[in-house]
Amino acid sequence: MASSDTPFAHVEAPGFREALGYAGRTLGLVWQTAPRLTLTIAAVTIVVALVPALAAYLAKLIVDTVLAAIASQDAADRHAAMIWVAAEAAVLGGGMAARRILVFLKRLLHAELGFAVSAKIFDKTSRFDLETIERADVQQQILLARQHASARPYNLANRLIETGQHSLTLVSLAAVLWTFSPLAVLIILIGGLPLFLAELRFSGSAFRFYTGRTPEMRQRNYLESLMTSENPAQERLHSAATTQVRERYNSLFRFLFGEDRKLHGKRTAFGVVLLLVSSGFFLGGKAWVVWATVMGALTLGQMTMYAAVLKQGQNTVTTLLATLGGGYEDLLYISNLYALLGREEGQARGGATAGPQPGSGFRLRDVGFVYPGSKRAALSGLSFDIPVGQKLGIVGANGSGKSTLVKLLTGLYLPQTGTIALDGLAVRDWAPEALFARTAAVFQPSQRYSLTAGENIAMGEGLREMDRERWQNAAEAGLAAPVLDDLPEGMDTKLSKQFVDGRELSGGQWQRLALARAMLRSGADILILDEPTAALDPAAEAEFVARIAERDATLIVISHRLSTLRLCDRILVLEKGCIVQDGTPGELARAEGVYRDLFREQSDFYA
Ligand SMILES: Nc1ncnc2c1ncn2[C@@H]1O[C@H](COP(=O)(O)OP(=O)(O)OP(=O)(O)O)[C@@H](O)[C@H]1O
Repeated sequence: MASSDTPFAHVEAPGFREALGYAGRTLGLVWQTAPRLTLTIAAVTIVVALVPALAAYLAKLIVDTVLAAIASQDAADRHAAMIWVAAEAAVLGGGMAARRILVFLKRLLHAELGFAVSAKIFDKTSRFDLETIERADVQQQILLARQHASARPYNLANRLIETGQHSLTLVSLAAVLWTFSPLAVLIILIGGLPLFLAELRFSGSAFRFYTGRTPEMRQRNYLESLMTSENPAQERLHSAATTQVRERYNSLFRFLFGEDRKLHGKRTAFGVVLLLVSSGFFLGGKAWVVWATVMGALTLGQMTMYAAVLKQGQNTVTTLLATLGGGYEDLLYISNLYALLGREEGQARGGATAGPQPGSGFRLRDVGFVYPGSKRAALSGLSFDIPVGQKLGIVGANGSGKSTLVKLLTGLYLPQTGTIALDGLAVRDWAPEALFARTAAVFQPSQRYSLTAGENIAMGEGLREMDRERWQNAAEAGLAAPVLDDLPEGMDTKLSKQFVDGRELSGGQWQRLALARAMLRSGADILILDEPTAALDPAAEAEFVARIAERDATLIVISHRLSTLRLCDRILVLEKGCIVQDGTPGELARAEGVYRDLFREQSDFYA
């Protein structure tokens, strides 16, 4: 399986300054998120850091006083030895307690930081415009940032805290070892370097592996959900399809697993060899200390202390350098997070809440639109007006650009060429909220929220508004009242099988809720409906059409069913992104063209 070209191919290892910048920003984020917790962690860390050197020194005092007590047979020396034992027990016990408390505090910090980073990601993605968030590279960047949202910034912060802790331990141990020989300090420092270099080398390739394979991982995750979710129930009946999906999943899994194993195998082999090298340094140091004691240069107490300090020192240097090396990998992920947070949110929008010619409706001039990455224009050269109060129907074959056109009218996309103006002001100059307040829309496919039935309607305006009477009115207008009546807890019934006590609805019932959601926006004077009746039964369709016809709003409705469009006073026919017919339903039914063919096909069908 070939590795795909990914948007992360360009994620370069940050330079030293950049890395420091990210580390600083992450620490700043930690401080902002939980200042008191951070201070407490810092204080407990200092306590934990000083324990090893203190314990080694107390071990020396114990051995020295025990030897003195044996030599003097003095009760005071015997007591002194026991006091040092008690002191050592207190230090070790206190150290252990502090370490446990530190784990708990860090767990709290992890949760708080995860929440803060997720909030930043949600804030950012909610500001992306539709064109930006639909891009595959943006989706992948978001996925990666979300997957590592809580872990990486916390890991880095934790590594920085641990780096401080290990550095303090190392300085205190080095101060003790210095009294033996400065060369011994050098031995433990050099002994840890090989492992550090290995860590640095592999963290870069681990990042490239995990980010480089993201499309494959996404596909694997998708196939997993395909095999376990209830949605593709019909396809499940065909065992061949299930088997083939399974086979594809298996081969993806084996590929990803194989790559993962290769990477970690190499990492482990390098680690083992370099660990042996670093142990060699430590053993050399220990042999030197033992030799000095045998030669009478050190007391037994000093030998015990220096041996313990050497061991602790080697461990600390190894851990410290591994911590720093692993931090580099975290930084790579964090650079992706900050790249996402710094990404442009979309094209600039204005802040106007009204146009200079109120009541003039939509005016489109030479509008063209090409989807990012597409070679073909979805729309081109569209010029027409939609006067206020007009009931406009749009028809055309699949892929002719109908949905794209209504997304442009609502400002979800902005045209690349030409202009769309509402009330004499370009759509891009309107404040998005003001445009939203003017328009109520049902898009295709309509959204199915795994919330309660009432909340499915309320989502038309957001969940904050809890006006159940308005929800009920909207349900009546959108033909969803019978759906609510049939549910065991009415509006409060949870929808979707994701809930143990949730109910599933039929396609038509979901569509009625989507219509009710649009009807909730009674203040909107432009109603945009993309295939509003596709899933409705004929009686419901007729009732909906009659109700919509009564509404005093500009109506733009897309439908393949001409029966739905009978309320329209004007029809636009699109073909390959261009307008090929424009007229009243009567005119178009008489003129030769796409509309008349459609009209005949549909009336022949019912004849
Ligand atoms: N999000 C998208 N990204 C890229 N291309 C898209 C996207 N949505 C639609 N297209 C392409 O734009 C063209 C117009 O699609 P559009 O959805 O507007 O057609 P439509 O007339 O509404 O079709 P249908 O009747 O099937 O709903 C099609 O060629 C389609 O492949």
